[in-house]
Amino acid sequence: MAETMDVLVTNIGQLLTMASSGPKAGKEMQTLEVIEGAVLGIKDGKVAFTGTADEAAGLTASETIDCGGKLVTPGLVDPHTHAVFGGSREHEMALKQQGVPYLDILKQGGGILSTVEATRAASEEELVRKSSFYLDRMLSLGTTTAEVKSGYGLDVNTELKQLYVTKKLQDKHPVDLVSTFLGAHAIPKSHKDNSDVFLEEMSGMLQQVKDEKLAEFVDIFTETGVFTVEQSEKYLRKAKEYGFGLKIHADEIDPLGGTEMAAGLGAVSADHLVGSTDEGIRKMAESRTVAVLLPGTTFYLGKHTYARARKMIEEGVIVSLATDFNPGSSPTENLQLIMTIAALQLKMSPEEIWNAVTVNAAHAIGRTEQAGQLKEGRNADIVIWDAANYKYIPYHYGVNHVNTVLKNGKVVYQRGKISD
Ligand SMILES: O=C(O)CC1=NCN=C1
Ligand SMILES: [Zn+2]
Repeated sequence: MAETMDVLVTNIGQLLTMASSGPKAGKEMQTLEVIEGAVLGIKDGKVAFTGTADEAAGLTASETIDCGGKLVTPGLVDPHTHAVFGGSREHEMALKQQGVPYLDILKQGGGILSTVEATRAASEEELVRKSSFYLDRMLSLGTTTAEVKSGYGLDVNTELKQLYVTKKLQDKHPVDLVSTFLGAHAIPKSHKDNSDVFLEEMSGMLQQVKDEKLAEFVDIFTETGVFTVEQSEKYLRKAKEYGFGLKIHADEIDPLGGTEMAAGLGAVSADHLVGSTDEGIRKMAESRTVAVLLPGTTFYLGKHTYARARKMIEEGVIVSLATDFNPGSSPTENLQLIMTIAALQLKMSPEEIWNAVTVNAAHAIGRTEQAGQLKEGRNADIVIWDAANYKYIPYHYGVNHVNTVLKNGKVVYQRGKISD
């Protein structure tokens, strides 16, 4: 008996369902499900069928999208962005070219602190407009779910302003957003010699952030000249008591041991991890803390030492990838570019990369059951690529391979047609 769908996506050269019972750890990351010559059925915005053309024989639909043999995958998931911010930092490019270290720029009152000034000065409406533009671009690049951090306020009112901006964007933008409170992103000039007092102020916000459901995660920048491992542990323990998921910017520049501490606290993710030790990696595998790697930041800061992804995968860690989109250390919304850098610099295989930007990325932001896989009953968040196979995306870099993006089964982006 013919079953009627709303949409049938047909003539799919390769369908990557990324179907999995949960996040992929270690060598499991080498596996992914590929259906050649596939059909995908959509009903009421959800995935209702995936299979071969033969298996789809009895299906009918009011709308058909013929993919012409292209690759189809789940929408990409970006588990680490700072996409709400005022101003920009192109003026820092010259300093970077002169080899001025990131932490020196911060110490001189630039870096994050210059974005803080611009964010404090921007209205909520300006920030909504600006971030909506960045989310449009993420969508056009294939990202359908993204995490967004605060952290450019560094005072109660502006941190709340950023969180309210994210809440508004959650309501109005097609990209599904997951909010993280990163009030502990840097030490504001007003508390230059009093970081403990500042952290107390940010801890004092946790009740309101919880009550108003302004964030699901709490994050902290554990770094030389920012917050120590001890300060970070105390702050994250407090956040855990409030029921927040824990994240940490750990061992990005100096290997302070934030990785071990985060794993010890059962953090959902530890991010950056360029300086993670063998012990820290072992502990992350044990605690199933997701390693969110940000190779675009290493590239952009002109560093030559990347996070040890191969060691992490060997040790059985759940590894994911993210853009770290922010105005200073990684100004890009392009997760496809991060896939290329992961292949070349982290030596990750195409299969590991695809798990890292879908299933594992979803797990890093508490969306294991909602995003990163095309399984019956899940939101039909789909990308049709101008490519015949999944290996082509990390291989051919610096361009946008997206042809069409569907969000909840509706076309929300289509590559611009060049007129004759
Ligand atoms: O520089 C920025 O604005 C973002 C950042 N936070 C920690 N590392 C980079
Ligand atoms: Zn970051």
